[in-house]
Amino acid sequence: MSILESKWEELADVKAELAERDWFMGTSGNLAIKVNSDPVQFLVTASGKDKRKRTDEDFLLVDLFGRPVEDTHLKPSAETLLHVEVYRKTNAGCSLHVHTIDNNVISEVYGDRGEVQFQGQELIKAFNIWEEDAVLKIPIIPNYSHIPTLAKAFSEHVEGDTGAVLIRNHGITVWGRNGFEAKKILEATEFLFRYQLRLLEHKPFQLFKVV
Ligand SMILES: CSC[C@@H](O)[C@@H](O)C(=O)COP(=O)(O)O
Ligand SMILES: [Zn+2]
Repeated sequence: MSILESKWEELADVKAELAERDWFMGTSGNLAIKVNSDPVQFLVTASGKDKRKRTDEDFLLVDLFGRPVEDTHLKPSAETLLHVEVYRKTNAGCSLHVHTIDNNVISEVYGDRGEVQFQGQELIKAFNIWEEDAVLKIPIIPNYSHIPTLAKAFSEHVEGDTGAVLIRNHGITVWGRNGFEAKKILEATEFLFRYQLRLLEHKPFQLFKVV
């Protein structure tokens, strides 16, 4: 199996698992996986598709400008430029973007602060943070409709080979060294968001707690 084929399968498997969680409502979401490093080329989901389906036209190969590498009738994801920033600035191998109700609600509740913080939560370790008192900060950026502007705001928070950025009332983009790690981070953030929203139902004053 070629590298392209094995990366295609890796991304298709991640996509199937996220679809099982129903994280691609209304054709939302896009996924990418790096195939080559020199020059950088990555597979990205084709725009506007139902990502719950597994087809031969799910992904296309693009370059570090987000342009298709080969002739194709497929259009790269509208948010390809965000994935470009991940591969331009880090050694990450996979980046994932999903819209969930809970990541949208968290982004709105904490949006004015520009970030949401977590401390004392076991699942922070999914980000390779092991200190007991460590604080995980997830930035929240405005949902600029002009994608180059959105990509620029996103890029300011892209550092290191793992990470996550919330886009207000839109969704989350995460990245990791490979499909497994990116999915782990995506699941961990969703856990933390659900936990925080449930906690606020029981302890509304927690909203004002500054870590
Ligand atoms: C159909 S609403 C979602 C889109 O506007 C966008 O945010 C999204 O996540 C999917 O766009 P796509 O171009 O299919 O990658
Ligand atoms: Zn989106």
